[in-house]
Amino acid sequence: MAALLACCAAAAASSRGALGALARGQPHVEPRFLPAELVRALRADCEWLRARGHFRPSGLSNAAVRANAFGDGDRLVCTPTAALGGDAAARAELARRVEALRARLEAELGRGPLAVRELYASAHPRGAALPLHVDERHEEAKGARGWRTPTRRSVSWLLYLSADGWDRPGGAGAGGALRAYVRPRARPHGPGGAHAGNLQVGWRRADDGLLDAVFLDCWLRAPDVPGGCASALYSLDARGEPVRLCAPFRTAAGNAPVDRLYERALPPDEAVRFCRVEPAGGAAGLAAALASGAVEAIDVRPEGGTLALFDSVALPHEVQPTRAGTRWAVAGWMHEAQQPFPEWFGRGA
Ligand SMILES: O=C(O)CCC(=O)C(=O)O
Ligand SMILES: [Fe+2]
Repeated sequence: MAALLACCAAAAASSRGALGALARGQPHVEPRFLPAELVRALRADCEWLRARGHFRPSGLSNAAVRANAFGDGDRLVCTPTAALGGDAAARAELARRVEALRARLEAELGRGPLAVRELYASAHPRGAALPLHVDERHEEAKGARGWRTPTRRSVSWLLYLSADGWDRPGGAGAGGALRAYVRPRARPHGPGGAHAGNLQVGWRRADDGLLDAVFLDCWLRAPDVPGGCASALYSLDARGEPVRLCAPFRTAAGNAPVDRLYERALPPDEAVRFCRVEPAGGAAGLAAALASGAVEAIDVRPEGGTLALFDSVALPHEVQPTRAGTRWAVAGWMHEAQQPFPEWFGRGA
């Protein structure tokens, strides 16, 4: 019981910390979130499932990011269900702890209701890696399918299940860091990856040099525009009031914001202040952003028991190749409701 109380106290502190980190587009990391015995039991359960062929090669499960490329060295994933057999007690204990995390995040972040969805286990054999991606995107950036789902990813969570001594000589393995690309000049205490249901698509450099989140509102009533609605980019002022950054514009045919759509919509003095959530220009663009200090890489070591949390919309990340051993993790997403269509939509002008 003492151990349980200590764990709960640590977790409560973690979600206060998570609030600050997530709101700045940064990961929150808590070592020893899971007790060692549970890490061992869950890892053994994963090994048992893998030995029975239940882990399959896979990329990311979110179709919104299917454009990412996955190679032969891809990780293996498995959704552990009761039907597969295995350690029901360890999974039930995990489920209790994830549910407690969900409830605390909901309370501390003021988001929600949040729901635990898409729980999966992953095995990264030597050489497996995951390329740069974000876990969730604005509905409008997903094409026609974007608005069809009732919920979206809100908070990404990972619990690492590696055996002892990861990254240490003679330890269970090495490499496989979760590398998060953060904006060190993001203004503290921002609202995170969504405001009033509108998802973040970028950042705006303010006069004081700090970055404010930029959101895309696709539901501006515009009776004179085909379809009856238009979009605009906005950020928030010091009082949290929306400040529109451009004139209303139409998103492209098929609803997919195409190359430079946001940049074109912004007047020139705003376009130069704007950058997208994912650094532009591929590997070279990312290298330049890192060199200039605009972007910073934070590595999370996948040590057994460590919890990593981040805003699913705001944080580009990747997984470095595993250099030795097998990197084990269990992960998933806290979902929140996708913003509803406005009541006037589809009723004519
Ligand atoms: O395994 C990890 O550390 C990250 C996995 C990930 O980014 C994902 O599943 O979207
Ligand atoms: Fe991810």
